[in-house]
Amino acid sequence: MFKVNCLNKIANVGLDLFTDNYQMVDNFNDANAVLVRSSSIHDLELPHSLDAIARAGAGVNNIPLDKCAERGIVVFNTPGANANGVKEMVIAALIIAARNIVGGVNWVNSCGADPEVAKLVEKNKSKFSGTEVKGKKLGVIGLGATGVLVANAANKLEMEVYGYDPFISVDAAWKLSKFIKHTKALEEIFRNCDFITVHIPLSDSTKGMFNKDTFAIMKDGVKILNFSRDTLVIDEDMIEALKSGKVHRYVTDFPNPNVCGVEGVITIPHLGASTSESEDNCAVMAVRQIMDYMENGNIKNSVNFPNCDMGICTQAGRIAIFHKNIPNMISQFTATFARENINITDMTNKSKGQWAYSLLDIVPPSTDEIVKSLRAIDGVLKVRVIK
Ligand SMILES: NC(=O)c1ccc[n+]([C@@H]2O[C@H](COP(=O)([O-])OP(=O)(O)OC[C@H]3O[C@@H](n4cnc5c(N)ncnc54)[C@H](O)[C@@H]3O)[C@@H](O)[C@H]2O)c1
Ligand SMILES: O=C(O)[C@H](O)COP(=O)(O)O
Repeated sequence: MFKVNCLNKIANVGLDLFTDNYQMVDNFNDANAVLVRSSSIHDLELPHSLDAIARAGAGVNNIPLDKCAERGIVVFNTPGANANGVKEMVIAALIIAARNIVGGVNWVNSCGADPEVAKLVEKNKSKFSGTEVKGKKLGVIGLGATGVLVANAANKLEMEVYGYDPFISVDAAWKLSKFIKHTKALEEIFRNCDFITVHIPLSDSTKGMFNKDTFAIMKDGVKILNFSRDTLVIDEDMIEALKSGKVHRYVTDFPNPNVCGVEGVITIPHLGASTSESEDNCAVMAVRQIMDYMENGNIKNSVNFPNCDMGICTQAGRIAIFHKNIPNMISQFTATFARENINITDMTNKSKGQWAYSLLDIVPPSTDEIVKSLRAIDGVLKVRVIK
């Protein structure tokens, strides 16, 4: 029986996939597997029982990835599962950055039930006029699951779209419309675009990408959309840029005390992925990945361990070994099984950065003694007996 804890509300269509072999538990400390959206796990003590964390969504900056890797805890996310939800929100954001819809609506609401409201509107509406997006230059930073959809959709709105992603995947490149202009330097986006939208993960290298130096080279009156993470932007610099007119509007999905209520900032309560479709997609993908890992040891869409797929185990035993990606590990594993006259019928070894994962089908199955010997090998992080 595997124990599963949800740190956020996860769509039922996903949770319903769990069979009788799974039990939902309220306590994080009892869990073998955890499902999470944006709740932070950084300050939680990771229980010894924990084998896997699935982020039902894209960003994993709320999860201590290295700490998990060192403990052999696999962290999954659900690439692309909420990208359409975000794309549609970004298109709305483009329009509300171009047209003063938010200002206009707030003003009309402030008029209350004034019997003269219709006349007032006609008299004052010129205060809320805007521009169209057609023909304007849009820079898309990050051409992954979301960025590609945004770029293609903006192209259909007849915007001139520039894309920047030095690490673009082959899959994403195939999906990108041929009309998107390939930009090789981020500076080109900053210098030339009327609208800039950012779709990259938050990391040490991307944090603070929008700062006083980058604002300085942007066009006056640029509109910036942030549906990625708040700390990609230095708030103080953004506020200065808004005051000076360098930035006309900043639409962000990440309200924080620095930017809420600031003139020119439109804050949305992190709604990019909050559609029933995206929530369902993420939940189903996260649960399927957890189940395949818990039952078979297969890893798909992990952000801290390599992908590995040996299908369903039909042999007497299957064992998973998490270890450092260093020489002479496999020979020690096989020697351990050979000493006990155990036959290896299938095996896979994969690595990702400094970490590696070996999955072995064996006949007969492992014993506690063998597991103890494997755990004692220098460089082994964790051993999981799957069967
Ligand atoms: N607002 C929301 O509700 C919401 C929803 C989904 C994702 N997000 C955020 O958006 C981010 C992107 O989501 P996604 O699904 O497109 O992820 P993704 O992994 O599919 O794409 C990210 C892309 O960014 C590129 N990239 C990385 N570093 C870069 C850099 N320095 N410059 C340019 N490109 C760079 C990668 O090569 C990749 O193609 C997530 O990490 C998450 O933080 C927010
Ligand atoms: O990274 C993501 O997938 C988004 O920021 C969505 O987060 P949420 O699942 O908490 O809405």
